[in-house]
Amino acid sequence: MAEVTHEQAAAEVAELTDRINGAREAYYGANASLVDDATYDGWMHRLEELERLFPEFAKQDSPTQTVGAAEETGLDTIEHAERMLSLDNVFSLDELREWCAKAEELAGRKVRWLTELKIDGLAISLRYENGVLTSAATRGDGRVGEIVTENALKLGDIPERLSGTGHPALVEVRGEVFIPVAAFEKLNRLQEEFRRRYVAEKRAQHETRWGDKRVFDEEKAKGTAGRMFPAFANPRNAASGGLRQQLDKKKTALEREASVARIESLKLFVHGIGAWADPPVAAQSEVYELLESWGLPTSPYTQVFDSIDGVAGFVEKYGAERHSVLHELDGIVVKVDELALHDEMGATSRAPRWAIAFKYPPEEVQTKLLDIVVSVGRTGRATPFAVMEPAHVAGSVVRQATLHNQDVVKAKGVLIGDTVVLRKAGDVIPEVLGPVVEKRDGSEREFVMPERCPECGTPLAPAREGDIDLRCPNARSCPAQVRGRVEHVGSRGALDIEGLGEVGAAALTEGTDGQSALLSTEAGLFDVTIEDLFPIRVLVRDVETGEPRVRDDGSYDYRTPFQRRRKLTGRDADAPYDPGAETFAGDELAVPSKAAEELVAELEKAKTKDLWRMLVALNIRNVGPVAARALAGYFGSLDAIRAASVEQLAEVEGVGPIIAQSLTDWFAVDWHREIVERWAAAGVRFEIPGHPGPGAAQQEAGGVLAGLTVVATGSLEGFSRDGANEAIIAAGGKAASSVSKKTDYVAAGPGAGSKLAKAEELGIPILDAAQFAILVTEGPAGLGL
Ligand SMILES: NC(=O)c1ccc[n+]([C@@H]2O[C@H](COP(=O)([O-])OP(=O)(O)OC[C@H]3O[C@@H](n4cnc5c(N)ncnc54)[C@H](O)[C@@H]3O)[C@@H](O)[C@H]2O)c1
Ligand SMILES: [Zn+2]
Repeated sequence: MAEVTHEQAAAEVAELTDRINGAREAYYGANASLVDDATYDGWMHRLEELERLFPEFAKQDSPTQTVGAAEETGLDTIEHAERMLSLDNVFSLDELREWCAKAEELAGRKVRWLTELKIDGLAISLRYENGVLTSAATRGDGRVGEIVTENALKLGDIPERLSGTGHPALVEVRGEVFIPVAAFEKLNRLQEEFRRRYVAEKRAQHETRWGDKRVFDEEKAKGTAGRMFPAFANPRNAASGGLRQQLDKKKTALEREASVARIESLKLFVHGIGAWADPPVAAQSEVYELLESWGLPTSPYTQVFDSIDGVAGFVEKYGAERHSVLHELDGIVVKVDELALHDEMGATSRAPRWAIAFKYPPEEVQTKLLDIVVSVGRTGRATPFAVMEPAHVAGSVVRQATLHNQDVVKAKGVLIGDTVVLRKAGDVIPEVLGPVVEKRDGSEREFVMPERCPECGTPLAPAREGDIDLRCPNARSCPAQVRGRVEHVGSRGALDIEGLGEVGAAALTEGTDGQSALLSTEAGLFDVTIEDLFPIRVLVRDVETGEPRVRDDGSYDYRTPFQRRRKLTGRDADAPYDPGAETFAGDELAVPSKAAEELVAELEKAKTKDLWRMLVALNIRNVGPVAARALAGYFGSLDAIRAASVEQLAEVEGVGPIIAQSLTDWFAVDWHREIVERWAAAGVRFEIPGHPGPGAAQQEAGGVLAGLTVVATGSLEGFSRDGANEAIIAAGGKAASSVSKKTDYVAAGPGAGSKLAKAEELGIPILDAAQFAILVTEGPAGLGL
């Protein structure tokens, strides 16, 4: 730590103490998080550090010496028979190993470890006297908690009377009340339903009272509904509020229903005991067995280890699998299993010395919502997204998150300038959960959906009446849509063109000042030459803001992605790019970059890719790879598809009326047909060579595999994955994706897995690639079957 003077430390301790106490009050009192947990933990950590360096500041009432906060919600309180403690934290595996080693040193021998998942809920103490529940209480400040017995009993997980035998005169069973992840999602859907019902109720009341004489103020009713039945931002605070809510009679029937639903979503896992003088067991893990036998729910994730390595393995395992756990994970709790050591090691005023909490890097952080910007995608959909101060979350830096549409912005209740809670879980797309309302200062402003497309200025409109999403109708030449479509052509599910990703597509379609875009639509894509690419300039943008970078002289900064500089040596035998220029040895010359050569070569290669890929690349609404494969396999050429009626298209298995209509609508547009014509003129192949023509494959007795079902699995030499299925269909057979009793043949190559095993189990004939090739050309007879 940097040198800190006594004076500076005094000020920092006072400041941290203030902040922590403020956050605690909100967290434990109002079930609200003023800062994210990682920040809070950071403050605590720093305070501990300062108090270690300057012991004179370590006051008895410091947050480092106390637990939770006294809760003042008007609920009755009870004094715990034994104090409820917190846990000390470590934030890395090294720190955890160090802590374990120290504990073994303290114990004077190897220790048996109990590892548990740290449940992100709220602590509860269940007081049983001779097996009967006398109270359920929150932790409070560790000495005195709030009584929540009535609500606790509604959980269903908390027995009023323990089963089994051997109940002590007094025991406080400690556990965690939480909302399972799945129940949390359901709860938020329910809240939405309650909001809807509230508005409907108000409307009905209004109509009874006023008829048509007054207009019903729907926006106002929606606002009230939002306050009464808000979307919950996180399961911990929803659980805490749920257990502590007061079901008084003043509430409306709807509010009571919502309260009960919230309580019913709560669950309990027990993880400790208090005030039990002489438990008849020797280990914490045995305590759990005993509690379980009394009908109390314990966590299924607990494990015992003989070594610190085992503990570290557990921590790593759940680091990778934290999203498969049924509840939110607040880290790992590592406990010494032997109870004798608990007494020996004791506790500080705040936490036991025989247990520690390991914290994973945070998945939820708070950050500033700088702006809400609207982007237009390839289909013209205008999507508002959040631009945030860069935040480190779940191991990556997040700056943006989609907000889907203007109604979602409203439902989330976020204002520009708000502090927001941002979540990114594992590989999941980052999401803005909601605002931290407590942190508003009045400078925040509401987001207004623009009326015009931010890229081309065309007025936005819903595609169909009643649609929430707004679109830019200028499909042909809106730069955002062209860019999106060109990127889509290059994407993996379409023509899979290396170099035609987001950056490549932007380079081809973005005009910079003084230079118009190379492509104004995708029609010219396959005409692109190295000479076209060579002069392209791309604006250099700031990574943080996305704004174009300006040079010192005030001009924009450009990149030329399709050029590189080459120094000429001697008499350059290779003709340099610009043959007209006089060049000398030692001159630097701009020549086409590798990227330019590669892109042109890739485009050339793409021209003869599978027909279904061409179909996907055309950006026809609703036509994705699955429908495209079905269409390609059935019709064999784009001309045949274009000539087919809606009815004929819809008859194809896997197509249906909606896709059929999309296709017909698409071909009805002039500039769409122009794309096909120009691509074809550039050499794009829109057919499957040798295909027998529309429907041939599906005609009865039309092929050597008529009436037969074949499954192709693994890599079959001479066939691509789709190629194998197309060959089956072309031969009049049915290409199935799973093996069943109805399967006639299974063609299996290297990499075949469970399908092969299933075929063996069912005794279905298994063919290799060579036999499969015979099967699809000559039928079973060719194999002597
Ligand atoms: N964001 C905020 O403003 C804010 C404010 C206060 C606290 N917090 C967060 O709340 C926590 C505060 O710590 P704390 O003092 O409540 O203690 P803690 O959560 O760090 O540890 C103690 C608690 O862990 C719980 N727990 C869960 N699973 C357990 C298990 N398997 N075994 C034993 N105990 C288990 C127990 O209820 C116990 O009371 C931290 O995660 C902190 O980030 C956040
Ligand atoms: Zn537009």
